[in-house]
Amino acid sequence: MAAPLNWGRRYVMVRPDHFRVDYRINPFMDLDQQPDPALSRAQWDALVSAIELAGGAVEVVEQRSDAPDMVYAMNLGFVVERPEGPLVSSSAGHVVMSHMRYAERRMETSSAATWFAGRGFTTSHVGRAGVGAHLEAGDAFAWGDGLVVGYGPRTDELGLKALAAELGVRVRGLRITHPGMYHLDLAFCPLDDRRAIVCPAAFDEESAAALLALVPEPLVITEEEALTTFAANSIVVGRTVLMPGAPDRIRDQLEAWGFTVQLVDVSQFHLGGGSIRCLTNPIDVRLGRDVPMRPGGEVVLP
Ligand SMILES: NC(=[NH2+])NCCC[C@H](N)C(=O)O
Repeated sequence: MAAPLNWGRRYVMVRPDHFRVDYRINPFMDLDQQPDPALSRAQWDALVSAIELAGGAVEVVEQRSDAPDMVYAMNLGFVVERPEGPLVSSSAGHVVMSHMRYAERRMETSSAATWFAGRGFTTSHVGRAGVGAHLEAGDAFAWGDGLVVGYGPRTDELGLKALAAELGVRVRGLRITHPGMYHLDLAFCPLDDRRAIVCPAAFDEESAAALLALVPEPLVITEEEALTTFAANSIVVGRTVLMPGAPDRIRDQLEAWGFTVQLVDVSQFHLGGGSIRCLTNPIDVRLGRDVPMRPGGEVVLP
């Protein structure tokens, strides 16, 4: 029997007050295709409502005017609630702040760190003052006996080690090779403790096989499904899967597993190369119950 995920009800999101496409750091971004501010805001509001309707809650962070990609809140940092590892524990939890690959996004994390600290989270940084390993939280998920973390386009292999050490957990690294699926959350979406959406085309052969071996019942999607519908960039709130798009085949499988599929149009945000998961950062991820914690952690590569 599959058990529901023990996280995914509380999210941080960044209201799109300054959402633009100012530069091109992924294949979706095109400076000639600018989002419409009113429509972006309406789609974002509808996503917040859909999360709340499904039983979730959203906390809102202000967007910096100089950080047009800050709306993709998933990348601000990897948040764990009540860590029990080598970290100083705090009531709210701990955030390993991202160290973004591209300078265009690096200012986002300092504002986000201030916000998290103000809410009672402890924060730490992988890499120091603009040097050191890159880590982007859109590459990291709690899964199984630790984390699965994509590396390659954004997160460095060295970043896996830093994250494992910060949290004292096992990190299973997956090498992403597809330029269009530059974060793990574009190719992988945990649904419950046995099932996940997986797009093997994002990875090299060993990593694709390793990920499929970690998921007892994968919902395998094609490269085309991942890139055109952003189907893997979905979130699960209770038994509701909030999806930007769902080909019939994917919807049928999710419904057969007992999920309710709720489509939410966030197409304005596809112009920046992100969708529902990218816009939402779960702050209720719990490690330490089923996950063995150890000082220094451990990295496992395929
Ligand atoms: N979690 C995600 N996949 N976020 C998408 C981020 C999009 C953003 N324009 C970037 O390239 O960084």
